[in-house]
Amino acid sequence: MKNDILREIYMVLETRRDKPIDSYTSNLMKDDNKTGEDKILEKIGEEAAELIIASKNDEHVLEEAVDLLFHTFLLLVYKGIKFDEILDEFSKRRKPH
Ligand SMILES: N=c1c2ncn([C@@H]3O[C@H](COP(=O)(O)OP(=O)(O)OP(=O)(O)O)[C@@H](O)[C@H]3O)c2ncn1[C@@H]1O[C@H](COP(=O)(O)O)[C@@H](O)[C@H]1O
Repeated sequence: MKNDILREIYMVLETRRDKPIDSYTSNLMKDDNKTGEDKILEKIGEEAAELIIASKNDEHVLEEAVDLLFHTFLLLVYKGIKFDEILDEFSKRRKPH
């Protein structure tokens, strides 16, 4: 199902964390000369800036927003937060009008 893609990607990222391979996300999460956290946070800053520019230019907004969401997911995976915790947090905030 299309709406399972986020859970699927999240599970892939958890595997990249727990069984690292030579890939973009494993390498980003790896603590080497910088902690994985710092490397991910740098990317989140970069992607946030790219989204701001994209929005002001009215181009590539979707792509840059997904880059930011993706790297935010990567931070949550690095921190050990489970996908269902994200869904539960959004559910808590639902205010049916
Ligand atoms: N959804 C994504 C995804 N979105 C963006 N990215 C990467 O995030 C980076 C985005 O940063 P930028 O846009 O800044 O592009 P850049 O290549 O860093 O270049 P610069 O702009 O920094 O110069 C790129 O390298 C993209 O490849 C992603 N990398 C991986 N995924 C998913 O995560 C899975 C695991 O990825 P790997 O561990 O790399 O196999 C993949 O199968 C995908 O499903």
